[in-house]
Amino acid sequence: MADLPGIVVTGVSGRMGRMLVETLRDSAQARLIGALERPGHDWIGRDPGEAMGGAALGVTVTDDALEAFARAHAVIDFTTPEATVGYADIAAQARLVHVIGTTGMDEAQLARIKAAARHATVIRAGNMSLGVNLLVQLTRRVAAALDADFDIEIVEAHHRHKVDAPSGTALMLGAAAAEGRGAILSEVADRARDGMTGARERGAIGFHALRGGDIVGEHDVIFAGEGERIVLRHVATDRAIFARGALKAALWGQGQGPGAFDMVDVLGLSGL
Ligand SMILES: NC(=O)C1=CN([C@@H]2O[C@H](COP(=O)(O)OP(=O)(O)OC[C@H]3O[C@@H](n4cnc5c(N)ncnc54)[C@H](OP(=O)(O)O)[C@@H]3O)[C@@H](O)[C@H]2O)C=CC1
Ligand SMILES: O=C(O)C1=N[C@H](C(=O)O)C[C@H](O)C1
Repeated sequence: MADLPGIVVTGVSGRMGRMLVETLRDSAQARLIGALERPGHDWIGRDPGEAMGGAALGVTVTDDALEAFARAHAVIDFTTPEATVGYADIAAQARLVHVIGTTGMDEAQLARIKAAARHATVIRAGNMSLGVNLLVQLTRRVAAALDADFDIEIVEAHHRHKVDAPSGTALMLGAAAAEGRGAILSEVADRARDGMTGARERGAIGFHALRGGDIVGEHDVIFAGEGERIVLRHVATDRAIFARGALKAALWGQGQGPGAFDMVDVLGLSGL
């Protein structure tokens, strides 16, 4: 057990943090050796297992990332953009594997992550599930096979607590669709329609975000043509798919060396 790779989970009290604690508790391939929360959080000083209402796991929640990372093989991070860029700097100092699931990062924050990947093994994806990463590959291929007579619209739905839109997954799907068409997403994305918008622009890729209840995550890529429509869909019903993917990435990253990777690398999907 002590030989298994030691993982630190950030944002441990969050929806994904808790899911990761459960996944690691049941894993025969890795062990939870540290848990982080923001300074002042009421879980600090507590065992995350007990804080979740279960058995103690022998770990104490802390806000000291330097100390926790120094003991770890990998950090799995589903928090906020601000927290993630701070962790990326520390993971780079510690030459760690940093698995990043956090979404909603701006260009400056992405540049900080890219810089950290000169020293850390950064594996970042807006969605860690096998199904979505496969859907991304399919989206690129379908977009490449069709011309702009087919309008591409991406519709996503998430729980009422989600703070960023479009979702990281929707942006991955949009980037793949644009790439399939030989376009650049930032030049063709249409992210907010309201009022007298005028007719749809040929070649645009539209984004639509629904928020409500406890929806885990649903994504449709719609190719709408004259007289026919193709819909590629992924429906997540359990956050465990993201936690399992993140753990797979943390294990895959061991021994890889520094660099910026994604789940296509981890899952070996690049040939599709
Ligand atoms: N890539 C993927 O496959 C997936 C990505 N996500 C993304 O992961 C992120 C988190 O999602 P989710 O778990 O639902 O969100 P939650 O809000 O439930 O969890 C985020 C956690 O991070 C904590 N946090 C905030 N700031 C810090 C900090 N400075 N240091 C440590 N912890 C901090 C929060 O604490 P507090 O609440 O007290 O502020 C909270 O516990 C989002 O960006 C989401 O889009 C989610 C699912 C899958
Ligand atoms: O916030 C979430 O919950 C999710 N976020 C990711 C995203 O932004 O796409 C992945 C998943 O859809 C759940």
